[in-house]
Amino acid sequence: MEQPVQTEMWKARSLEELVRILHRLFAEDKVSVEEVQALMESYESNPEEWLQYAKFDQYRYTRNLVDNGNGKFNLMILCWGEGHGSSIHDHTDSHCFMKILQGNLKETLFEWPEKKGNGEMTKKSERVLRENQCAYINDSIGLHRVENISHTESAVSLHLYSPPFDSCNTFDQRTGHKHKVKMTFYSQFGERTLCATAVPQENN
Ligand SMILES: N[C@@H](CS(=O)O)C(=O)O
Ligand SMILES: [Fe+2]
Repeated sequence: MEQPVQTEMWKARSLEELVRILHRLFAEDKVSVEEVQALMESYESNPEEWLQYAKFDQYRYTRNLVDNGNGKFNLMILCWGEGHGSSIHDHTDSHCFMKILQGNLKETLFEWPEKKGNGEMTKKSERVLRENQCAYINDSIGLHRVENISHTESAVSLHLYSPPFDSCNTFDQRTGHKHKVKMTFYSQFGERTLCATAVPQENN
């Protein structure tokens, strides 16, 4: 008979404490997806703690780096204005945790297109994620699109990616064609990222 696995239950009482516990968990050889998800869910969003990272743009969602997890993970805050959404994208073979800090986000899951990608992509499911909920996705689960469908409220989410990555593929819903994009930070540790070059900044 297998022994029941005893998973420790953590409760993060602040964003600072959440970051501290995440560092501890990711310092181990093995990290449990369920444990990280439960830990992130246990944090009750307190805007006072994350407002310094929440920088919005008028035209598209922003990615704001909070912590680089000692090279093991990236923790970031994404700010979604009314009607802002991502394209359909993958997660570059990383684990992706997404917790809602404010508002609601709609997540639509898609199947990977056939090799050539030549037709409408298949929608698998959709759901609305609500405040304090934490979702999880990786490439074996599929692709997703995330949207703030509200016309009156902005949304803020906390994302953890492990290992960290800075590019992913986006997909055209009608053809399944993919396109590699580089991802950038709008701010890092609360400071607006200055972009020295005239290279246009892309989100996925
Ligand atoms: N994975 C996306 C956000 S989301 O749509 O899950 C990003 O990191 O920009
Ligand atoms: Fe994503």
